[in-house]
Amino acid sequence: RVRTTLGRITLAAATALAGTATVQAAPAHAETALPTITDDQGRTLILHGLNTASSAKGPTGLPWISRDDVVREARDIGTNSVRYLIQWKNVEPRPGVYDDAYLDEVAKRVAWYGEQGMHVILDMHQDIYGPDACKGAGNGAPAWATYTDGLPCTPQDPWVLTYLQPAVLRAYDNFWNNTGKHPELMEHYAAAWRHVAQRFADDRAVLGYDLMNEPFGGTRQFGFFEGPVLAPFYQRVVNAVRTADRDNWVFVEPQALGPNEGAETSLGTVRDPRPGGPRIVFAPHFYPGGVDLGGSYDGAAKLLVQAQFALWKRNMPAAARRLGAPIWLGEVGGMGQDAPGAADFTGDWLTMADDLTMGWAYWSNDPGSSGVVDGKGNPTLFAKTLARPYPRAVAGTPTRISYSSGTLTVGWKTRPGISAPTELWFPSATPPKVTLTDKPGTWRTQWDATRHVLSVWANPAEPTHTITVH
Ligand SMILES: CN(C)c1ccc(C(=O)NC[C@H]2N[C@H](CO)[C@@H](O)[C@@H]2O)cc1
Repeated sequence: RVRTTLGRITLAAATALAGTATVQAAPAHAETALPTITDDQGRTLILHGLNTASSAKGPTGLPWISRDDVVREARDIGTNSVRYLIQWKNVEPRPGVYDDAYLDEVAKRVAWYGEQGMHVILDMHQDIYGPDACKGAGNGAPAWATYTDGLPCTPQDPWVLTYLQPAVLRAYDNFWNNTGKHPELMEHYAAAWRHVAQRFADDRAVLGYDLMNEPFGGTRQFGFFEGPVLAPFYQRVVNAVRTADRDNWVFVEPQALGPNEGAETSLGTVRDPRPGGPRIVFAPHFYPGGVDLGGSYDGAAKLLVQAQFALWKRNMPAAARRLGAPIWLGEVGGMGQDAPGAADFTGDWLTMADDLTMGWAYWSNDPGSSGVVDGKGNPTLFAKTLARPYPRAVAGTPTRISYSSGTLTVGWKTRPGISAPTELWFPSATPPKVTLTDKPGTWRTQWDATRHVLSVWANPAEPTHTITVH
């Protein structure tokens, strides 16, 4: 385990140095807040959700869940969003032929989240390119788009090392047209996203599209991939999506190798052609020190992971600022509930997200030791730790989110023109006690005991607000 962890970190550190990453002085604390993801009432959304689900990587491209599971999740964990995995192999089973029956099944499950008022981010998921790159080890791409050129491949343990198998490297090199032999594959991918966007553009439950999970550049990495290949690819996909859907948000990820552990990304700017301002979100993942590969958060491993916390907190907001985009943590977690330090690690990344006023999607919503229910349907450690009070929607620009010893503190700057309230979620049905810095008599609250939501209408004449709730 330590070997894996060290291997991962060494690999990440080595690649970080090999890429454009240079260790710069931590930037001065930024004066201006990052842009935020907003709802159709102009409020900032703080998205708390689950990745649903790894089980969608299989032949059906659909996750294990039922409608009741979504009702239970909304009630017990208070999530207001979901990173919902879909598969290119199911969207486009043959070149240019789309499976609308699959998208109907996706839409049915999207509706389960919409009934709970939850926001759905559709994630075109892939790992190790696709099932046909290395004997079923991967997921994502359809067989017809998988060109390994007959190179060998043996699935590896830990699974992440399979990325380095010759057949997998070649499949990616052909997709990115690094070989110059398959310019059509990225075009197909963009057209598939246009088709998905056409289907969900008017679905009120869908907030946006996560264009590719954990991109991998094949034999091109970091500065040779993210700037010259990945950003232009994202631009092509954004342009295609915008011909079908002008308003949903588009989520773009840096490459996984390196940034997942906090290394700098050189992802270039992606422009949004929509009128009315960009709706592009920078969506990195955080997997320090092999915690999702059986690693622990104690002893020497904890020191390594804490070093990667510091790197991530510096490098990812800086990248979002450079891109002029909001930031959202698309994957974090993956640690078994019995791993040493699992509760501390969960508390620390939740605090990091709050400190950055950033939303997140936990990996993952699959029954098991790193899920929110175990294999027997019992709530795990994560069901409890993730279900903590938070602001779901803020009627302005958040300046502070912190939760400690049962007290939630939220600060925000008034954003003119918002009449909808700031909404705070609590795990308990008991109405919380509230103090607000606004002048008494100029603000009001309402408690929804069914949804466990406190709505706060602050005084729009006051420029800033801080609420304390417990
Ligand atoms: C070498 N490369 C390209 C690489 C390394 C490590 C991961 C990874 O652990 N990812 C973390 C989690 N993300 C996926 C789903 O997106 C999960 O299966 C992983 O646990 C990915 C790629």
